[in-house]
Amino acid sequence: MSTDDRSSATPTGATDDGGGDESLVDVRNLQTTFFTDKETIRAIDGIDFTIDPGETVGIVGESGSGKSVTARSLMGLIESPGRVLRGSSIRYRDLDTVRSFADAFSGRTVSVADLESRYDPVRVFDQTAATPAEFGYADPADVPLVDVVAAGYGDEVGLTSGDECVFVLDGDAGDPSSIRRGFVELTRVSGEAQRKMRGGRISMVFQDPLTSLNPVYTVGNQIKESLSLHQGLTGKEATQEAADLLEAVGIPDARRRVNEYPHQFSGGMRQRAVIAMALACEPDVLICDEPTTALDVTIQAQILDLIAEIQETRDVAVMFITHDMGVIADVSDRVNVMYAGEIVESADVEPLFANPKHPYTEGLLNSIPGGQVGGRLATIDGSVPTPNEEPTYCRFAPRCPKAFEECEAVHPIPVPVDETADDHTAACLLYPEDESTEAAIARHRGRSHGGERE
Ligand SMILES: Nc1ncnc2c1ncn2[C@@H]1O[C@H](COP(=O)(O)OP(=O)(O)OP(=O)(O)O)[C@@H](O)[C@H]1O
Ligand code: NI
Repeated sequence: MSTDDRSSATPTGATDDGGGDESLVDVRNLQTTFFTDKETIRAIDGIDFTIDPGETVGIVGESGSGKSVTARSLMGLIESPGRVLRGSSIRYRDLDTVRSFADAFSGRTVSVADLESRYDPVRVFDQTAATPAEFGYADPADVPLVDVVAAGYGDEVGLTSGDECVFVLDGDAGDPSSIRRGFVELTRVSGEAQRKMRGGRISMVFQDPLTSLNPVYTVGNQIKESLSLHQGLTGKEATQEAADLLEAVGIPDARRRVNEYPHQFSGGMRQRAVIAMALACEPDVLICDEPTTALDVTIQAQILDLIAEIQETRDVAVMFITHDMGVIADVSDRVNVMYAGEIVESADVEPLFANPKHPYTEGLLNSIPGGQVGGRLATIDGSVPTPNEEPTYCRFAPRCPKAFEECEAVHPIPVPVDETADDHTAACLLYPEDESTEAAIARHRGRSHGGERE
């Protein structure tokens, strides 16, 4: 424990948090790797995205593109031989959560301003595998200290101890009510802090409801367990709330059905019950990983409606994962298109569908059968390669109708599709499209997503 790092000194102004201040979740350079006997699979290879409060962020891509591993990384569910690598950061910015964590885990809370006097960027970048480029800077001295410590490199040079998971940017770490800016770093939560985040602030609905339901307990008892754990409700109060939740997710005759077992529910009703369980934690973020794939088409549409309704009435942010472009169009505010462990295009839903930029996105759109919701994605020729080596090229190039020579030699990074489009990025050498091909290629060549090396 790093109780020594807990200081009551007043910070001298907040360290720059690198923008995107209003996002609830801020994923930066996330790298999740599976070290199998056979190969090293870079399942998530340096992705960035954000989730704003109350919005629905879609993640779409073919099988094997890394959607579920992204969700599991956010939930802290990656198990050996997998690991979220150093250099990754997943920031959870809800201020109430930050304050309550600073209170509950004072020994794991650190004020970034207090580290400043001991921070020597040259030493960090000489003594660790970190590179300024992975943080988006050329000069080590420009990299914000908070980025370095949140990504875990502070531990390697003795700046932090490895226990800190709450970073205070503005306010007094020792006085939670004074905190005005900060975040919980999800790649560093463990133990009790992890249990409060996972299934608490962030909750997940899986493809198969039976993975979340225990066959030997009634549906009501499982919801009540969650209510007791996360809201401290017990007895009659909990029974009442469990029935109310089942009713809220559209289960008819909820007061009777709360006493039934999962096998007495139909597939669609089970998924509704799982959603009720997830809501029992009163989450700020609901992650849905293909929640309707196992259901028939009419039921699918009902569950999608339910998720949309929940999002509106309970002000929950949703991260929605599917391989189905039709569903993505229906549910998302913002869309991230994944391919072989990378986000290859990111935009608000309208521009993405009206004006797709990455050839992979175009391919996905062309293969929607009649644009109908629920239609399975017809495949683009070939399949997603296993990302088992460091990319020095475009992973989509072998399947890309627009590929040219340099695509085999330069790894594209997400860049604005044109000068005016900050919110629309594509990882493709064709962009920014208002630059000459040479200038665009130089931009991609010059930067890389670094991070921990095996
Ligand atoms: N436990 C594991 N061990 C080794 N490799 C894994 C493991 N889990 C996932 N992977 C690999 O990570 C990559 C991404 O898998 P992921 O399950 O995230 O894909 P997905 O986009 O969710 O696909 P689908 O649409 O089929 O669910 C794949 O190459 C997969 O083989
Ligand atoms: Ni998946």
